[in-house]
Amino acid sequence: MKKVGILGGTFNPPHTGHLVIANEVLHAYGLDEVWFMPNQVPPHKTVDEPISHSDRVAMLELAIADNQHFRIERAELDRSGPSYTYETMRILKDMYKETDFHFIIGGDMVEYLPKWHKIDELLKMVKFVGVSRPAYTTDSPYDILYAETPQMDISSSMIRERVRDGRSIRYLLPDPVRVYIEEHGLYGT
Ligand SMILES: Nc1ncnc2c1ncn2[C@@H]1O[C@H](COP(=O)(O)OP(=O)(O)OP(=O)(O)O)[C@@H](O)[C@H]1O
Ligand SMILES: O=C(O)c1ccc[n+]([C@@H]2O[C@H](COP(=O)([O-])O)[C@@H](O)[C@H]2O)c1
Repeated sequence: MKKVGILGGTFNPPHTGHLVIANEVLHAYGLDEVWFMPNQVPPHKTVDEPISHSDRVAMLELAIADNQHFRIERAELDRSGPSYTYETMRILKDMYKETDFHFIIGGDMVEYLPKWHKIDELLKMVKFVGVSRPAYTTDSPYDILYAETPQMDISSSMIRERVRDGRSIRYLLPDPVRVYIEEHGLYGT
């Protein structure tokens, strides 16, 4: 059976934190691949600056281009409305019957998990793998897996704020993504 990790996210923009946790979980759990799954509409937060799906996907493509174990999963982009993970995983499990899915979440999402749509049903469908994130715990009332990863205080919102303020974002994200942000004038460059 193929073992696949899914890292769902808004990826506005993708950054080093995303790549490191995906790679750590890939190796810790002997996964064959990690699928980066950009959401259509995040279920729990509003996107403060408008950004097109095509820009988010283009940046994600650049971010994962050098890793043969990483790919993009478009299931949520092709579906309108809030991207509830329960709905998405029902579709993916139906499409990929011989696949064991591990859904990767940072500490902020571990804390938020009890509020996820149909969480009890979702827990029966996928294994969650929690990774630590500065300022969040990985304690969960649920029986989830964990992976030790280096802690990185990097977030997409921090990168957007730095761009707005004219500060450097170098090394916080892959360089081709930084160049894309600058060339396309994203986040107020
Ligand atoms: N630095 C990090 N350490 C651990 N997990 C992270 C880190 N950054 C993101 N994640 C996890 O990656 C997934 C997708 O995150 P997302 O794309 O929303 O990025 P974000 O940095 O949290 O964005 P924003 O700052 O805009 O809220 C979530 O499960 C999140 O917890
Ligand atoms: O299904 C839910 O209720 C739910 C609530 C919050 C977050 N999620 C998913 O968790 C992943 C990380 O979310 P975000 O908003 O931090 O990018 C992404 O795939 C979201 O769709 C899912």
